[in-house]
Amino acid sequence: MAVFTPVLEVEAKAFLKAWPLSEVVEFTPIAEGVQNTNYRVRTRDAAYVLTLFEGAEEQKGLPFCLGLMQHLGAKGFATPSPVADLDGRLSGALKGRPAALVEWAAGAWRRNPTLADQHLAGRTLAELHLAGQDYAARRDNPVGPSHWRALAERSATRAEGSDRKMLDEIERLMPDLVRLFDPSLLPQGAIHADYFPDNVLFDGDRIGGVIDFYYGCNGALVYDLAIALSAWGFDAEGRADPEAIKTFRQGYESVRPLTASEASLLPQMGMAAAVRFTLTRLHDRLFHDPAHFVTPKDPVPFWRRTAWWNAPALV
Ligand SMILES: Nc1ncnc2c1ncn2[C@@H]1O[C@H](COP(=O)(O)OP(=O)(O)O)[C@@H](O)[C@H]1O
Ligand SMILES: N[C@@H](CCOP(=O)(O)O)C(=O)O
Repeated sequence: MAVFTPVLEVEAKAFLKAWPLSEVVEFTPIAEGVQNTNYRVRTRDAAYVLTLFEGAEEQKGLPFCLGLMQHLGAKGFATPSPVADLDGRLSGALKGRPAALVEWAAGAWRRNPTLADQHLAGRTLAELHLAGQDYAARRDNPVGPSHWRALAERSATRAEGSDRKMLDEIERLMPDLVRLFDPSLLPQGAIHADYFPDNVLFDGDRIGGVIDFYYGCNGALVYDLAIALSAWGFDAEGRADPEAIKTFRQGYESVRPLTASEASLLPQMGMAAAVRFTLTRLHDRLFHDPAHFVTPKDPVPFWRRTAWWNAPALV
């Protein structure tokens, strides 16, 4: 479960005194998630998520990510807003970690999205990209191509058998993929960079809120689309669902049509997305710490996506 830093209710209540809240009546750990410590906080009037940020990169990126949620929320985009404390700050320190309070978004993620869900999720990603265009803050991708080599090299110190073969293949693909990230090549902007189904909450037939912006950064918009298609358009084994991919993309393009260069580089960006998540999942599995009670995600189904993205005629 995703509680890396246990917080007692009494500690949370003391911390939250700096926020303009009514009385806290419930404080419960949240089991989902793999990166940060999350608690659900209910007061007499509202519900929130209290997140303690565990990683150094995330801590550094916090002003960008919380600011982006605030920016998008102010433009009417469905994302829960971070709540400022009585001094107007969006984060404080709790148990030695930066911590933030974010509104609770209604809804639940779709484990088996219908085609209508795919279309809406695609549209919503395009809306995010448009609403983020005038967001002024900057953050380099914390798991962008410049980090891939270090992840691969560290993983290689433990990888054996099929893991090693996967790493060798990734090494072979990397030079061409890295070139796609030249910012002069493709339209850029604020991207979510982890737009997976578990980060898009549906409230009935509408989006209750897009959450977990903590990989948010600047990057190619079509890379974000490729990540999303890789997450939404494949089954648990990594087999493509062409209808889902087509429908998600149509939803996206109904709001923001791709430029010609984005459309032609989408399959390569799909390869890049597959490499990025294969690498982090492989690394996290090889360096898994059982004390954290988090089940590492399987890199293999993500790696299988490269076979689909290698066949551009199908997209
Ligand atoms: N603002 C929110 N509203 C409702 N649920 C949330 C919110 N933020 C997080 N959650 C819940 O907490 C879970 C873990 O959050 P997430 O940000 O994905 O954690 P991690 O960054 O550790 O992966 C989510 O899957 C969701 O169920
Ligand atoms: N979506 C990533 C891992 C990040 O997990 P999240 O719980 O923060 O969305 C993956 O599937 O590898």
